[in-house]
Amino acid sequence: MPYRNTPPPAHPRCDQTPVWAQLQEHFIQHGKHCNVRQAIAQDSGRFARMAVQAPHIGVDFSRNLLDETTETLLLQLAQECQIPEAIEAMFAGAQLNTTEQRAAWHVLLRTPPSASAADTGPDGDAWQAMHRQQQAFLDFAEQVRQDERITDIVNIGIGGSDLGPAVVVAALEAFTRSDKRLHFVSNMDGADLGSRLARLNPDRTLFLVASKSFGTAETIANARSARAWLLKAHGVEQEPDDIASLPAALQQRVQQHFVGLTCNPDAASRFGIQTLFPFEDWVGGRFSLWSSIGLSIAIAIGADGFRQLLAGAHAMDQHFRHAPLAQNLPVRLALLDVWYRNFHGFASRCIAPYSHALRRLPAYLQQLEMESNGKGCDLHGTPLTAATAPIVWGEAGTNGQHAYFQLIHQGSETVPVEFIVLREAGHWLPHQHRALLANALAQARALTEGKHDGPPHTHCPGNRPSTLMMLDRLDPHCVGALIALYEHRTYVAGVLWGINSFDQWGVELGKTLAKDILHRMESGTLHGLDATTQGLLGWLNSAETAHPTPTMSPTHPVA
Ligand SMILES: O=P(O)(O)OC[C@H]1O[C@](O)(CO)[C@@H](O)[C@@H]1O
Repeated sequence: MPYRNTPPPAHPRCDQTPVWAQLQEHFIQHGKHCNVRQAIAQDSGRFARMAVQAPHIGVDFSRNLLDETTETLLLQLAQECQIPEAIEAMFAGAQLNTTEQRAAWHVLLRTPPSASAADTGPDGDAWQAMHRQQQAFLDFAEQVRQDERITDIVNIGIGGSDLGPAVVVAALEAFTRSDKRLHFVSNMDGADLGSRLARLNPDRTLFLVASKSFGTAETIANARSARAWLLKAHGVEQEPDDIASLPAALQQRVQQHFVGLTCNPDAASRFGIQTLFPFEDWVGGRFSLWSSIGLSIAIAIGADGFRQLLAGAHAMDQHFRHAPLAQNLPVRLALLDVWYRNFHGFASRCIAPYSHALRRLPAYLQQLEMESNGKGCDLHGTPLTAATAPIVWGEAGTNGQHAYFQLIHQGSETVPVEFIVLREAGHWLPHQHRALLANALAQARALTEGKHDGPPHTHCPGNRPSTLMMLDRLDPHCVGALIALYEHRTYVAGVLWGINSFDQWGVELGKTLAKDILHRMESGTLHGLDATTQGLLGWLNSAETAHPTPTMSPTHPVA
């Protein structure tokens, strides 16, 4: 375990490797003329040769703009960028997040208690401490599941503290064996929290305040509003600045109805929370659903279900760590990302899960991939010349077919599509599943083949790339494997681009300016503000005077 708590060895960036020029040459001569339609028609072995199998997931690469030389050169690129060493560095707990001097060690959260020393390394302490933390929140999840007084659980969090749990809870809806209603509130817009509170009973609601930092503006604003709503139901009209000055019985109310999932237990205690499930700072926000941030998942599917989710992710971790590069699914997907982004110049990728339960996956992946890899300089702070993460977007199929697929078939942009389908339906209307699968397969085929007869407005050019992922079913194992697959792909793409995938400095500027503008709105100080923002504030003031906004403050009678 040479890297524990030390920066990993510097890896060459993709565009600084010797093979990069070969890839460029090959792209100009052959790659950009790749005709998948012909390749599939002429080579009946293409599908079998280009399919990659990982735990619970098979992926068909055959509809992509790839030929054998491209694949060989891309694999050489992975070697020259030292991907095998980068994978080991992650498992060894190296400080992959170089700007914040932290590991990105989420794989440790998935390492089972029965793991061998080779999996956990000599740092048995970190591993054992993590298991104690895990056991504590899983025990609590079981208590909540059995607590008949609680009917509703509200997860208050944003970014990774919302999207991770939300995507998994939705994905495992059919698997959920709990009568609790789960709600996810993230937005600063009070309409998000307000509309839920209007339907909830404070005495029967448990709030999970999920925030690694316990300082994120949206989460703290929503948590405070929820706390005020709870206290108002008990006669407190105006909360004191210090919650510790409330009578003990009221403090106890807050303690009974709020739980903290955080790396900053002190801030959560000051908020009035007593039930705390901490986790370590080497868990990145968008990789945190495996930690106590996933408490809502554990409440939905139970502690055993959560362990199965971890086991599914661990199976993918093992694949990532041990499969040779050519068979390594996260590596192959990341190489394809580089090929499309840096050679073909495709600016976006469409995520098309043909599964209603995976409808939150595109939103989850937007954070995972774009917050991780939407970067402009490399690990040494040098501005990049090669492009990084594409725009990731999408919608559950078949809904997307009746919206933007028109553009994908005939529009001027080429958008690689990632189809995700389930072998098993997992619901009680299986005959619709066949039709759903037929649609996904048909879209993939239509993109490849196109249509070349009839009037010109009906022509589709074809040769439009797509990848199809087939997941066995939506159970915790498979969902764990799917999410871990995307996490690792994102990391490998980041290593290839030479960037830190684990920080997000780009979001800080907006946070700082929002604080400043809010302060100006409250104080009326406009000095030093740009003219456009001043003009917009003027509009807001005049509109507010003309049409005062009604305030909404739902209360619920205490049962
Ligand atoms: O869990 P926290 O600390 O509230 O952060 C929420 C989210 O905000 C971000 O830091 C971005 O602003 C994400 O990376 C993170 O998932």
